[in-house]
Amino acid sequence: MTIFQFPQDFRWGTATASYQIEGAAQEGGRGVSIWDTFARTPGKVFNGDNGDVACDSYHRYEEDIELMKKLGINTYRFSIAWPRIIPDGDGEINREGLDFYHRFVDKLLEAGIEPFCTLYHWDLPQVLEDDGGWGNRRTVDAFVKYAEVIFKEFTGKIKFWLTFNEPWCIAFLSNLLGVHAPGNKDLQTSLNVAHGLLVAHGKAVQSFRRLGITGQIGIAPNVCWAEPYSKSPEDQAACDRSIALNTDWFLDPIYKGTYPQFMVDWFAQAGATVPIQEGDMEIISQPIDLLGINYYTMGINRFNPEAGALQSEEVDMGLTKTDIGWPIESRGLYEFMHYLQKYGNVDVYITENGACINDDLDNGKINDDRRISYYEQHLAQIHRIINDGINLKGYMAWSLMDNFEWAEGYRMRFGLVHVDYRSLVRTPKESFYWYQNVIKNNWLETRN
Ligand SMILES: CCOCCOc1ccc(-c2cn(C[C@@H]3NC[C@@H](O)[C@H]3O)nn2)cc1
Repeated sequence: MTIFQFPQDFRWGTATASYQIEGAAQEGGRGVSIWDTFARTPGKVFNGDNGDVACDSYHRYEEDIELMKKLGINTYRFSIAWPRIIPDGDGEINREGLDFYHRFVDKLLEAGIEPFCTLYHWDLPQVLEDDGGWGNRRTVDAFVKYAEVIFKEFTGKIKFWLTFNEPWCIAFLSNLLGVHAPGNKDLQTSLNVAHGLLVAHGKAVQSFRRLGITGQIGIAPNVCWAEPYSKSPEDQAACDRSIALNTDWFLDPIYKGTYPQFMVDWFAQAGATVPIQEGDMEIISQPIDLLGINYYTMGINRFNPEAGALQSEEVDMGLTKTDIGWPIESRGLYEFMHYLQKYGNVDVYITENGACINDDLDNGKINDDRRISYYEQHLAQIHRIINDGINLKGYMAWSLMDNFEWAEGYRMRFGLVHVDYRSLVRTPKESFYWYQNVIKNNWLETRN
C-alpha cells in the first residue's frame, strides 16, 4: 500500500454536460440543437436513444447537488446549453433559460461547490448549423453574442470558464469521421469548423477581458497520446500526426499564433486548406489562463496509407480495455502532460478522466471494482505529474453520473452514480465511496 498526498489547494470535482444529463429538451423555452436532430436520424445513435429525458437533471439538479455534497467535491464542471439561452442561435434571449442556470449555480454556491462552466459542449443551435455551422462566420459571431450574455449574467458567480470542450471532437469526430453531430464526412469542412471555433474562442476571450469578467478562462482539448508500434520513421510520423490533430492543431494557434506547419502541409497534399482571414491568428492567440485536459486512453500507432486522413492506425496490443473498448493505460497521461510543457508550465485541470464500466445493480449495490482500479492508476499518475512540478491544479472525474454517451446512447456508463433510466433513481456506486474517501483524505491510498 502506498500513500499519495495531494496539495492542500488541489481541486476535486466531477464533470457533466448539458445535453447528456439535462433532458427537458422541449421545456423552458429551449430551442433545437444539432444533437436533437442527429439523435433522431436513424442509425446515428445506438438504440435510437436521445437526450429528451436523459437524467432529467433539469428538474432533479437539487438531488444531483445533494449527491455532490455527499461526495465531498469542491468543484463541479457543467456546461450551459446555448439553445436554452438563445434558442435560434443569434436572436432573442430566453430569460427562462438564464433563470434555470441562475437557480442551479446559486444552489452549487450554497453547497460550497465552485462552478466550472463550459460554454460549448457540442449542443449547437440547429438554426446555425442549417446556415453552415462553425464554418460560417455567422456562427462565430453568434457564439460571441451568447458568450457575452453568459459572462454578464454570471460574472461574480462563475469564476472558472472553458470556451469549448474537445475541439477535436467538434471538428474532426463530427465533421470528418461523421461519428458525432452533425455527421459530416469531409476534410475541408472539418478544417473550416476547427478554424471557426478557434476564432470564436479568441473573440470570446477578448470579450471576457473587455467586459472585465472576474475569473479565469481557457479551453479543454481532449488528448490522443500515441507511441510508435516500431522504430520506423513512418510509424513515429503517424503518431506525431495523431497527437498533433488533437493537441497542436488547436494549441499552436492559441499559444503560438500559427498552425503546426507539418500538419498544414499534410492536409495540403489532400487539397485541404485553412480558411484564415486577415487578423484571425491574432484573435485566436489571445492569452488564456488555464487549460482543461480530457484524458481517457492512449494508443500504439503505426503508419497505414489506408487508415483515414492521417494514415495512422491504432494497433491492439492486448491491453485490458474498458467496456467501450478503450485500452486502460494511465502512462499516456503522464507522457502527455510532459509533452504539454512545450506551451509552458500553464495551469492545467484534468477536466475529464474516467472509465466506461457497465456494471449494473447487484442487490442494490454496484461493485464497479474495475472503475476504482482505473481511477487508482490515473490518480497515481496525477500525483507523479504534480511531483514533477507541473501545474496540475485539479481533477474532475467523468462523470458524476451515468448519462447519454453520444453515439453510444445510454448503454455506455461512465458514472460514479448509477442512473436507472426508467425510474431516474440515482444509486452511488462503490467507486463513489472510494472517490469520497480520496477527497476526504486528500490522499490516494493504493490497494497494493
Ligand atoms: C471512426 C472511428 O471513430 C471511433 C469513435 O471515436 C471516438 C473518439 C472519441 C470519443 C470520445 C468520447 N469521449 C467521452 C466524452 N468526452 C466529452 C464528454 O461528453 C464525454 O461523454 N471522449 N472522446 C468517442 C468516439
